Amino acid sequence: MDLSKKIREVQDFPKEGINFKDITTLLQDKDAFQYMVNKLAQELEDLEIDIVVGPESRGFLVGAPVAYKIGAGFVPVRKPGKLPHETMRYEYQLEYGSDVLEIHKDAIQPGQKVAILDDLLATGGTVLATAKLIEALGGEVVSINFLIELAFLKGRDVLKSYHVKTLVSYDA
Ligand SMILES: O=P(O)(O)OC[C@H]1O[C@H](OP(=O)(O)OP(=O)(O)O)[C@H](O)[C@@H]1O
Ligand SMILES: Nc1ncnc2[nH]cnc12
Repeated sequence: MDLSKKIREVQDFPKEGINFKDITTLLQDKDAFQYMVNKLAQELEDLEIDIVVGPESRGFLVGAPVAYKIGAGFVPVRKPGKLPHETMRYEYQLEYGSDVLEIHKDAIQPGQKVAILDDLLATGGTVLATAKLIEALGGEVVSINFLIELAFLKGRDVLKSYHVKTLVSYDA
């Protein structure tokens, strides 16, 4: 199946100049959703993943079903102030200003094998911050998998020390 045909492109959302990749059209299509989950799960076969981590919020939509499929646990990484128990936080720089992500301190045990799943790789900042949180807790990031890669933003360069795979890549 060509998953790129299931992803809607919305021009100038959320601001002018952005060509937004809308995955709701893929998720609402039962065959495409199942195909995407199976494909992402296949890429994690044989890696003995203990935990799938998904960053808020679209990472939940992709990560949780893949975790279920491969028999792993699921851990959310959230925007600040959303997780109720003790958290570890990581602040990272955006083009203007900074952003923060948090994880529960007891979500990952030292030595656990972790895969990060998200819908889309743009600059790579979100997933790099996610990887840093996992590593700070002693987890090993063995794979980072996305549905979509915006290759022209070169997020892969930021993630060059990790094993990164994507299903659909856009060159512009
Ligand atoms: O590679 P990056 O430049 O970090 O960008 C990619 C991230 O941006 C989007 O999430 P967003 O922060 O828009 O949140 P959402 O999933 O709640 O819409 C997307 O789901 C990725 O997580
Ligand atoms: N072009 C884009 N489409 C959807 N989500 C995004 N997150 C960052 N850039 C995006």
